[in-house]
Amino acid sequence: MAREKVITSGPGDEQKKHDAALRPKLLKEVIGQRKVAERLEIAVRASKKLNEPLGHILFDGPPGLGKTTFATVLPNELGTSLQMTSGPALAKPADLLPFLTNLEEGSVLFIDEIHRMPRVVEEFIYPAMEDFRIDIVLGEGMSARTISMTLKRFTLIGATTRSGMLSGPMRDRFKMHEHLEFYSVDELATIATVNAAKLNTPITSQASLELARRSRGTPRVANSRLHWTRSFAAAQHDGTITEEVARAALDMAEVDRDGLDKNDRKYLETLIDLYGGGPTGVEALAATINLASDTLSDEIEPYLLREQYITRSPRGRVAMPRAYSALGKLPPAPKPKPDDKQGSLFE
Ligand SMILES: Nc1ncnc2c1ncn2[C@@H]1O[C@H](COP(=O)(O)OP(=O)(O)OP(=O)(O)O)[C@@H](O)[C@H]1O
Repeated sequence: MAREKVITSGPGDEQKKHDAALRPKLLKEVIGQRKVAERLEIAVRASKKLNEPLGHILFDGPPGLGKTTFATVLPNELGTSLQMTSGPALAKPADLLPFLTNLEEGSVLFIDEIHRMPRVVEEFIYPAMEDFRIDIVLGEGMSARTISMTLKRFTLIGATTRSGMLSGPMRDRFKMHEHLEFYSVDELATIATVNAAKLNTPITSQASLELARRSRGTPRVANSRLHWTRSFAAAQHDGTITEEVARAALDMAEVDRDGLDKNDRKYLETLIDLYGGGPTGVEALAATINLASDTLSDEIEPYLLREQYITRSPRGRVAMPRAYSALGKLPPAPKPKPDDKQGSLFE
């Protein structure tokens, strides 16, 4: 049976449309990630002053934290154009050619999920990144010859949820590596307030905080909770999102008070009820929940790990006391240590 690979914060088509509408256009509109934004501001200023393209940048971090947002904001700041593609769409070097030949001086090429690019494409892109040149092989066998083509100077922006899967040579060719972290409740509340205004929806500050507390530290999740709450407020109330309306809407969506959703709870229930709290491997968990293991490790686990619902040991995932209390269960009593005298034969 094919395993489902959708979940918590992965964007569907509808969500992508909403994301694009709510996306900040300039660095000063980006909320949170201040250190990253400050470094990028300097890089942009330097690029303009030196009249050089921005150095290649790699963004990594869990989905929905703003990698695409930064990639779209930077060309706006530089006043240049942007082309977007993704690792899985680039099966062979020829798939990359149209993007490289369409480059303008100083423009940006964004490759999402860059860790999924096959090695042969990766190797093809190295000279483009280093010397703004590509080598194209024409013909086959004995008559094959290589021609070198010069490209416009450009900036490659890569985004990955798995920087560990990128090869060393690929990683080294990026001048800047920026890791995006989960957002604080206050930052997410600001995002909810700003985005509600963009959607012409009145929202109270308490309601923004409630949405923020229940958004798994992730702006994309905050946006989708906001959209649902907005629909709920319009259908069931007068359209204003108050704290009470936000609570009722999120309860109805089965998002609990800590922001965990159905899939988070299914994960924790499986780990605790079926695997005795672990340790257990991600593959076993994925097979039981019937989700792809990538979905678990890229989308569900980073937040559960950060919030200490689970921990990772060499033997697999282990449920922490917080996971038990989130499900209203008692954590198991600690096992007696081997040198514990209690019940010993020598007593
Ligand atoms: N720092 C931010 N400030 C304001 N809004 C943000 C910020 N980061 C993300 N968002 C909002 O969250 C949405 C999702 O972010 P984005 O698509 O950039 O995430 P991502 O990390 O690229 O995710 P993925 O890798 O899954 O594509 C954006 O459309 C935007 O509305």
